[in-house]
Amino acid sequence: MQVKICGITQPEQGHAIAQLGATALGFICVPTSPRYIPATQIQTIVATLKRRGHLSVNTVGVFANTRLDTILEVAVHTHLTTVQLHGSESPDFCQRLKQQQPQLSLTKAFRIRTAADLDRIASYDGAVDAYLLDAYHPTQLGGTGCSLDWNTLQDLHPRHPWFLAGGLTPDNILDALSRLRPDGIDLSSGVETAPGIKDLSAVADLFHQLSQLTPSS
Ligand SMILES: O=C(O)c1ccccc1NCC(=O)[C@H](O)[C@H](O)COP(=O)(O)O
Repeated sequence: MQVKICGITQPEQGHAIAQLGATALGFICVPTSPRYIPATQIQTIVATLKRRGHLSVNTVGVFANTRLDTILEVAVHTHLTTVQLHGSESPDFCQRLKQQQPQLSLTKAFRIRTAADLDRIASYDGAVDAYLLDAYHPTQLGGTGCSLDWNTLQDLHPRHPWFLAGGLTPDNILDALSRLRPDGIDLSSGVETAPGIKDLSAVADLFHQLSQLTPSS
């Protein structure tokens, strides 16, 4: 199970969360978000991770409706392994990004309001490497703490690996994983004391909960 903790803003918190077992750390590159950090800060966090020996943790830049050349510039300068597109980017946009930087892993996020929203996913097959399914909120793109209706995902079998996101916490994660079989999970506000400030004891609790999962559960 891949575990992405999103909205990291501090090098020491990135190190501590990687140490606890996160397989991916997300950095918000959306200027309107309270979790936004500039590329220079991402560079510092990524350098700290490398210095502390976290060589296999994925570093994910989260963008929304950003110009392609800006995404590439940030990704290259900060040595991101993955770009997550959280806006209304088209399959063609994803394809062009992938063509220009094939070694960059690409995740397309979808904000799910009704089951009909799932119909758009297949049109991105082949243009991205993974999907992330998040909750819909009328005014915020992500990090909302809102859950989507897990029932709508029960028959979801996308072509690419997928992450479940939206309102996940140490308290509801086992319930979610007893109903759904995502390839990964993504948490942000459910393990925070304030936007961008992670609650390390909540992150430790999350991994404690996950340790109770058995292959058949
Ligand atoms: O987290 C943000 O502030 C954010 C802002 C704009 C676009 C995306 C954003 N977050 C993307 C994520 O991947 C979050 O982890 C995801 O939305 C889940 O958040 P939460 O419901 O708080 O766990």
